[in-house]
Amino acid sequence: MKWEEFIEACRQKEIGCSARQQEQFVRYAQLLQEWNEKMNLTAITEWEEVLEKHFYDSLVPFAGMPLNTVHLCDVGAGAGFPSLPLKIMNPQLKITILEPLNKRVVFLKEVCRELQLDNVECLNVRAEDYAKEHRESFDLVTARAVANLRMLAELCLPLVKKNGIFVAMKGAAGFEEQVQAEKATKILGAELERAEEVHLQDGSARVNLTYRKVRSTPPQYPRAYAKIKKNPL
Ligand SMILES: C[S@@+](CC[C@H](N)C(=O)[O-])C[C@H]1O[C@@H](n2cnc3c(N)ncnc32)[C@H](O)[C@@H]1O
Repeated sequence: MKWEEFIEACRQKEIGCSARQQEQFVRYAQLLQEWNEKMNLTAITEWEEVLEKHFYDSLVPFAGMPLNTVHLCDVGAGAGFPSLPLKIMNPQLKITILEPLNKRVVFLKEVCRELQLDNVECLNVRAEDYAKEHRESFDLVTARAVANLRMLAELCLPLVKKNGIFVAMKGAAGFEEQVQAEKATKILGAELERAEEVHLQDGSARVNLTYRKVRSTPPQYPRAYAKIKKNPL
């Protein structure tokens, strides 16, 4: 996706991009390329691919969602997706990132410093451990490409406030995963609100699943990671 196509695709989704935001995206892509030479952050570093598969892909599921007064938790953000593009576009957004790989946390802090993104907390912790002290604390929890939905639901839904939202950003198998995770999401207190398929320019599909937390998550969840993995809900 070329730069003009990115701006136009965002405009079609009613996402405006100011000169300052454009500068921030350019610097973010440069940092991604520079740091990726020293550490494994992402397989996608070519500019036009970064624009489409990281930046645009991060923004699309949240188009039209009012985010400025929201506290978002991004589980397994890796190099910052989807939360940092969302922060660039919504400067008032408050973010907590949970990422178990410390070298990625160091990178995320550097991006926030360079781009002057405030109110972003980058924590070197696993979601299931963090949830012990911070249950039902977030208006919105996001996760892109982190785990199969049956496991992911148990990692993410305990963190969502009652009436809050969980957005699982999945690949082409998203609808299948959604069906397989129906029991899990119900037990954990969520109802599917929206399932949307998006096609990128190379034809690859993305499936974004939006859940609403309608009941509190029972206190026994999340279990330890080994149990979640061995016996997913
Ligand atoms: C494939 S990467 C995806 C990164 C980013 N979300 C993206 O879409 O580019 C998966 C990330 O999830 C993190 N992760 C795995 N298990 C996790 C857990 N239990 N809690 C939080 N993060 C986790 C990994 O460290 C890794 O950075």
